[in-house]
Amino acid sequence: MAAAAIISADGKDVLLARRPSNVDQGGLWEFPGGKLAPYETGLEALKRELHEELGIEIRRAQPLIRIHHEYPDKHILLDVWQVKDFLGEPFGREGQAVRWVPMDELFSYPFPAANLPILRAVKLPSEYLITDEESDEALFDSRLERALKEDGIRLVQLRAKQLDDDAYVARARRALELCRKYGARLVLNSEPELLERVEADGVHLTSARLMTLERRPISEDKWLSASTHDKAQLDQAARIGCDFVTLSPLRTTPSHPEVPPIGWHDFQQLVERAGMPVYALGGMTRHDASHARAVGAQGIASIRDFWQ
Ligand SMILES: Nc1nc2c([nH]c(=O)n2[C@H]2C[C@H](O)[C@@H](COP(=O)(O)OP(=O)(O)OP(=O)(O)O)O2)c(=O)[nH]1
Ligand SMILES: [Mg+2]
Repeated sequence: MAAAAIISADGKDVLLARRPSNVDQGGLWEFPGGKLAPYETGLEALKRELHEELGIEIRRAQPLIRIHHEYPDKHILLDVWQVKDFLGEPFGREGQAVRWVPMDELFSYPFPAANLPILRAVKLPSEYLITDEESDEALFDSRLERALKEDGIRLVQLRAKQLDDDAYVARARRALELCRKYGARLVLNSEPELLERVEADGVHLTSARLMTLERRPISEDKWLSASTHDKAQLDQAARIGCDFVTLSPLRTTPSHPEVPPIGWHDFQQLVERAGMPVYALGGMTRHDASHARAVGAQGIASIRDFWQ
């Protein structure tokens, strides 16, 4: 079935509808949409459904995420699109309640069980900046601020393998201040314990660390991200409840010339069953973002493209 995350013009709210009490998953909130008629594509079905249910006309839509979910009685595939450009004022044409909800309040609404990854995807941008090794702190700050200000980066992973914990924490506190100034989120590429010293938005796990964990190491109100390279690591990320992951290397990179690239074909197959937002990493630039979205990714992650 096809569903839409319809975003308000100011980018702050998402449109939810309530399912009538007499249908499957009744009384729960949903992203408007419905089943595909024979021979329809997902986008064609979505255009028809949003017209029937809300009286609006889609002008442009971007793929957001695809989710396979096993309900006790059936398997469903949710094909979710992001819609920012539409004509008309949405209203409940079938008598259903319809409501614009601020992104930060989404998690307080009751949804069908399949929807958790959609809530994550709606809140995440299509570009994920990973900071480069940098020995000069002033230069680090100015490069980060440039990326936030000029590239519009809204999600940052602080990666600094050469720093000890104290130096890392000092850098992280300054990075957090800069991120707050631009409304961006910061995740720490570190041991989860460092979140007790810096009030960042979450933690990013290396794939090695990911594979050692039996459960989610941080609370649900923080973001958990991880590096993955194959199906086993993606499965483990899903098992411990990662909010999103990077999957790499899409292409061969100068930093890891010996690692065979995944390529778009296998990447698409892996993302289709990941069940959470996935960023393509490894030789990516922002010009790859729309292709990454088209094959099911949340977008691209990069060091070099945002860190000049
Ligand atoms: N529309 C929608 N359906 C969802 C969401 N999450 C979720 O698990 N579902 C499930 C509920 C249903 O089992 C299935 C959608 O099929 P449906 O039977 O509700 O389709 P529909 O009534 O909207 O069909 P239609 O008459 O609008 O074509 O997907 C969601 O966010 N939006
Ligand atoms: Mg429907």
